Amino acid sequence: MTAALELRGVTAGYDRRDPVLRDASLALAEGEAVGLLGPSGCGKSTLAKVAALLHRPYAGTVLIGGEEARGWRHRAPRAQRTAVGVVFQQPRLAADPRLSLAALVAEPLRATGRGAQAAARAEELAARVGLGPDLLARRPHEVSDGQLQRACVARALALRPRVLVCDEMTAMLDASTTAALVAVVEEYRADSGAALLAVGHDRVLLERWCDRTVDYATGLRAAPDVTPSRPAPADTPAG
Ligand SMILES: Nc1ncnc2c1ncn2[C@@H]1O[C@H](COP(=O)(O)OP(=O)(O)OP(=O)(O)O)[C@@H](O)[C@H]1O
Repeated sequence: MTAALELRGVTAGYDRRDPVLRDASLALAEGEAVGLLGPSGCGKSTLAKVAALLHRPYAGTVLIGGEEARGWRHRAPRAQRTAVGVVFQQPRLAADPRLSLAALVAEPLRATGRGAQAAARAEELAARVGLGPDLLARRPHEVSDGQLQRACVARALALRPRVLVCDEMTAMLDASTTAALVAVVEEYRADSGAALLAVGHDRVLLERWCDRTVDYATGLRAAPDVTPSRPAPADTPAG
């Protein structure tokens, strides 16, 4: 069966001589929720960025819906880039402080030529995550972390991704906002059949939320039937 998202033999990091991820493999079936657990600093966010096509690995392959990634960041083909939605731990780093929350949620729609539907769809998404019109009119510095993270989740769902990567999505949030955002993600997955990669160190949360959990230190090995990775061309810079 084709995996919704697959990393095959990925080596990645910030120094080619001392990579963070070494020959890491992980596959998510269509609709599957996988929790990736590991201690702080081990490389979970690096793996999440590679999976979301935001960080180019030194070696190995990322496949989205069975198709090999053909670029990274803005050079990724739009269909691949938009197939993966991502939510980061710190909404203030991920949100443009000049935009209203409404514009923030609508940003991916405008950026992909769906501007005509943007306002109505942003409102619908905002309602889904529990943000009313008064909050949508505010800018990031005028809302709480939890309210801003709700907007970031709505933004990640705007293009109906087939895979959602949540990198410590709830690490800064209280229990009730955590429960509300997990419920939003689960409702979206139930509607859409999307797969989820939830990254974090809260084992209790991820075991309750996900179909299975993978330990970063021991669980990123290739399945026996997975084709060995091919190294990326040596002369292409990482980043
Ligand atoms: N942009 C960067 N440049 C250089 N080194 C980095 C960069 N980002 C992360 N690192 C380093 O890579 C290693 C893995 O970091 P990463 O953020 O992937 O870990 P993590 O498991 O997500 O940690 P946490 O749970 O604390 O968020 C760390 O040693 C970190 O200092």
